[in-house]
Amino acid sequence: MTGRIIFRGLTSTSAVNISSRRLMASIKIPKISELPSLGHPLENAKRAAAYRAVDENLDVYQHRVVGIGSGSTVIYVAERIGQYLRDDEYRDYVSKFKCVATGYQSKQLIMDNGLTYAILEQYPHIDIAFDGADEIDCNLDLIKGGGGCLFQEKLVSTSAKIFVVVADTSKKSPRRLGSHWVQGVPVEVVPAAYTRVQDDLLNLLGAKTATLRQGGKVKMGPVVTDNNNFILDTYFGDIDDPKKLHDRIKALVGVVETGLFINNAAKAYLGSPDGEVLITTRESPAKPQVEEIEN
Ligand SMILES: O=C(CO)[C@H](O)[C@H](O)COP(=O)(O)O
Repeated sequence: MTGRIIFRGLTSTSAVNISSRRLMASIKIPKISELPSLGHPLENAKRAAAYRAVDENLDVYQHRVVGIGSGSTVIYVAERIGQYLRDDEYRDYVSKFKCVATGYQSKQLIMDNGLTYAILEQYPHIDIAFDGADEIDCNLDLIKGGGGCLFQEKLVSTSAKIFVVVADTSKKSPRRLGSHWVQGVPVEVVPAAYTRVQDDLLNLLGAKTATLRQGGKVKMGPVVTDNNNFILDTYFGDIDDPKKLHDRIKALVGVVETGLFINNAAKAYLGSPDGEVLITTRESPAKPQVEEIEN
């Protein structure tokens, strides 16, 4: 599937330039079908999803600002874009990309792959963003934030014209959202407000648990996000109406953002260990840049 780069908008002159570049190309992008196994089924699945998502959605010739998300699957997105950068055929285009990060991890991924790091303040209109997810339902609504980056992830994904999710098939929700990611919906809160929000989640919104995320062995005490906030992992069981729940949580004083990503993703690529990728596309990809307000 390598090279399924979209040629939309090419003039005949640029097509000629590209074909002469192709003749000179020395470092080619590895074909997905010829990739060696990574030695671990889950990693093969993540790589298959990420590489296909990049190959089929990144328009090297038209896109300029690219959002790079967080997590272990998106590592392969950055890696694939880095491969395009090293291919003589695409280098001139990809070297002009501005890559916006969703946190420190993705900033490092961008730099490690030789891509140009940019900030959203300078590039608020993102052409395409790629990110992972913790649970994906049949409407392409998501739970995200398992890696603690939900606020910046939402900032980037809702600033993108196209938001593509990459994951392995285990992330598919078996029923409703909340049935797979039983750690709970991550809620980013201002530290001074965390006990108040915890109380509201449990007593006003009916959460079964609302646990302050801890750093564990690697960091004593609560996890502090890239925005210096805390996270409450809030379990509701199966979620009947994710949009309504998101709105209600968001209305609590002290809440910065929730890990419910509603009406945001345009496509999801879910990889299997054998290299198969399940692709789901939202039927009406209309994605609000501003959250809808219910009357
Ligand atoms: O939301 C996220 C981080 O906050 C990640 O995208 C999500 O946790 C998926 O990660 P992975 O690809 O490692 O499964």
